[in-house]
Amino acid sequence: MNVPVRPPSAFPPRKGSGLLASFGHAWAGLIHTVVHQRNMRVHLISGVLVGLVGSGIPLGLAEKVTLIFCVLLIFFAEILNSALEHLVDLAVQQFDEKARLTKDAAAAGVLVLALGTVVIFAAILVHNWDTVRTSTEAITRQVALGLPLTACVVVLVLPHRRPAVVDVGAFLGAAALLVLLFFETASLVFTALTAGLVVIAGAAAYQRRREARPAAQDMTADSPVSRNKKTG
Ligand SMILES: Nc1ncnc2c1ncn2[C@@H]1O[C@H](COP(=O)(O)OP(=O)(O)OP(=O)(O)O)[C@@H](O)[C@H]1O
Repeated sequence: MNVPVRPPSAFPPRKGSGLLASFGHAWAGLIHTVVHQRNMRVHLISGVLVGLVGSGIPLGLAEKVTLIFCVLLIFFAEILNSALEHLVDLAVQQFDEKARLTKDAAAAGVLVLALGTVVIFAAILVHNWDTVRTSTEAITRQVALGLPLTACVVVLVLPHRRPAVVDVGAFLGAAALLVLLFFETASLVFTALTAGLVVIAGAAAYQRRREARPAAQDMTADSPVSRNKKTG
């Protein structure tokens, strides 16, 4: 009997199908961008600072929505910029004027959004200046707890090699500071935004460690001998 030979698939098999798998692929794309794009790491740290300001000063609904939307929009633009860079690199391996224009235009899109966000952020602060001036206690607390939290996030996203214990300490430190900030927050949404960004920073640190693991170690771990050892 002739068994029909299927042509080789154009793409490697997906890790799964369905909603959960799609979510996993999108999450992997987000973490990959944080690990490999310096600008994305800057946006992430800026997002944490916006989250700290928003959870310290009581803002109106429109101001909250605008700030959160701006942070998410910059993330979206940077992820799209990164996707475009990969696409251009896939198609063009040498210097090409059109490749340069494509990449520069995508980068300009992110820059325009980032500048717009800074202006909106400053306008919101100026508009709420009376509240800012009278919130000395809240601001002192946000600075005292928020700056170490931001430092922990910076440690997590830094591309330099470091012992695992530093990453674990930075993540636990950020989580503990978040819990302290949670009890006095002026906005649960901004605290949730900060918490989400800390989780992303932690996942990026973990992914960076996985990528830095020597290939030989992975191969040894997955070799038939080691698998036999594990099962036997
Ligand atoms: N194939 C190419 N041909 C011509 N110019 C290129 C090419 N690849 C990159 N460039 C130029 O180099 C710049 C940086 O491109 P690169 O791929 O290194 O992205 P990047 O450093 O990650 O950029 P970004 O600063 O936006 O994150 C581009 O904006 C473009 O001006």
